Amino acid sequence: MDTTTPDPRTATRGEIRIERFPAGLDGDRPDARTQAWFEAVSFGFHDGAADPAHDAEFTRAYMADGRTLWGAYDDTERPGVWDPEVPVATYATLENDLNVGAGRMLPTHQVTAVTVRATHRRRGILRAMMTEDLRRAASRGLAMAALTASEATIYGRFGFGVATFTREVEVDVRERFGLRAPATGSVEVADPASMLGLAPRIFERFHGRTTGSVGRQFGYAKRASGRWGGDKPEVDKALRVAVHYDAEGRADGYASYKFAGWETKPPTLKIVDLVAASQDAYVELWRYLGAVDLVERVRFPAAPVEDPLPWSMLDGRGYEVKSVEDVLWLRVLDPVAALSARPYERDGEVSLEIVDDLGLAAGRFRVDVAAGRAGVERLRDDATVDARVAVDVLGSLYLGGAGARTLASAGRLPGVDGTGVEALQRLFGTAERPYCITHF
Ligand SMILES: CC(=O)SCCNC(=O)CCNC(=O)[C@H](O)C(C)(C)COP(=O)(O)OP(=O)(O)OC[C@H]1O[C@@H](n2cnc3c(N)ncnc32)[C@H](O)[C@@H]1OP(=O)(O)O
Repeated sequence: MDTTTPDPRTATRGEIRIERFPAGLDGDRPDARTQAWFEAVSFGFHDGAADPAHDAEFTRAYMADGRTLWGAYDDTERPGVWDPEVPVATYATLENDLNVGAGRMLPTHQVTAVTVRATHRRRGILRAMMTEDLRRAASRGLAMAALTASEATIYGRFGFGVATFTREVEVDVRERFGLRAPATGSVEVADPASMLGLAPRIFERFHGRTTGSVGRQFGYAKRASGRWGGDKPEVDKALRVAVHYDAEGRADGYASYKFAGWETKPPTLKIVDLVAASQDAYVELWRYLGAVDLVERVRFPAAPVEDPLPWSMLDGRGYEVKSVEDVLWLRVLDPVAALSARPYERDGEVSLEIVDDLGLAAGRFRVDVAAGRAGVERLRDDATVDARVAVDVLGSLYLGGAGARTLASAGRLPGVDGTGVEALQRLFGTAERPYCITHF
C-alpha cells in the first residue's frame, strides 16, 4: 500500500493505494474525489446511491468541520467493475474538544466514516489506515483519539476502550406522570429556524459542564433547526423544538422531538436531541414533554446513566430502561499530556505500566496528584510499578466511566494485585459518570 510508512502486513498488496484529502467543492457540486468518497460511504452504510445535491451540503459541512477524508483505491482493472475512483474503503478524521472534567478541554482526534467493501475485507485495510492515522495524530501532538463504534469488537485491538454510556429510556406520560422537583424558569415552543444560532450556544454551556462531552460537528445545528432531517439535508417538517429559559430569561436547554405517527401504539414522542445546560433545564424540559397531549410515551435514546428523572417522577415505575449503549471510545496517544489534563478528586500517587501494541502510549509512568492536579512523569523501562494497564483499559478508566474494581473483577486488569486496583480506583474514580451526547 502506498502509505508513508508501509504496513509490513499489507505492503505486498501493491494494488491498493491510500489517499488523504480535504472535502472540496467544484463550483456548487462536490469535487469528483469527494463525490466518489460519498458514494463509497453510502455503499458501506447501506444508504443507496449518493445524491450530489445532498453531498454538496455535506461537503460544506465537512469543510466547516475541517475533516480529512481517507480513501483506499483498488486500481485493478476488470470488465464492468465499479469506477475505480470510488474507494474500496473510507475513513475520516476531525478534531474537537473533549471535556475531561471540571470544564477542562483536551483537543481530541476523532475517527469516523470507517467502511471497507465486503470484497476487500480482512486484508488489513482498516489496520493500515488506522495505525497510520493514530501515529500521525500522536506526532501532531494530540493526546487522545476518540470514536463511536458500530460494533464493540473492532476497536479494542487498536487501543480504544469504552468510556461513556447512554441509556434508551421510555417514559410513561399518561395522567400519573408528574414531577416532584419544584418548577423553575419556563419552557416555550421555539421556531426551529432559530435553533441554527441558539442550539450551538446552549450546547456550549452543556459541553462546559459535562465530563465526557465532545464538541459538536457543524451538522448538529442544522438538525436542531429542522434544516436537516435525519441524516439528509432536507427540511424536516415533523421536527418540533421546546426551549427552557432560566429565571433570568436565558435559554439554557432545548429538546427537539417528533411525533412517531398515529400508527405507533401507544402514541409516542421521540426525542431527537435534548441538551440541558443545567439540571433544572433537564427536568423542566421533561415536565413539558410529559404534558404534551395525545401521547402516552416519550422515548429518549440518549438518557444519562445517572438520570435524575426517575427520582423526580411521582411514579418512578413509569421510567423504563430499554437498552444501554456505549457511546464514546477513547484511545490515549500521549499518556503524560492526557493524564495531566484531567482533574482528580483525591490526592495520591500511582505508578503504571501502559501496554500498547501500537507502541504509541507504551511505557512506565508515575501519576502524582496534589490538590486535584496530576504531575505525570515517565519512568525508566525497568522501574517497579503498581499496575500494568492495557491502553484500551486506560481509555475506559480515564473519565471515571468504569471503576478499576469492576474492570479487575471482569479480568481486565490481569496481574494487578488488590493494592494496585485500589490505587487506580481511588485516583481515577469520579463522583459523576461521564456523559457524551455527540455522535460522530
Ligand atoms: C468509527 C466508525 O466509523 S464505526 C463504523 C465501522 N464501520 C462498519 O461497521 C461498516 C462495516 N464494516 C466494515 O466496513 C469492516 O468490516 C471493518 C471496517 C469493520 C473492518 O475492516 P477490514 O479492513 O476488514 O479490517 P482489517 O482487515 O484491517 O482487520 C483489522 C483487525 O480487525 C479485525 N476485525 C475486522 N472487522 C471486525 C469485526 N467486524 N469484528 C471483529 N473483528 C474485526 C480483523 O480480524 C483484524 O484483526 P487482527 O488485525 O487483530 O488480526
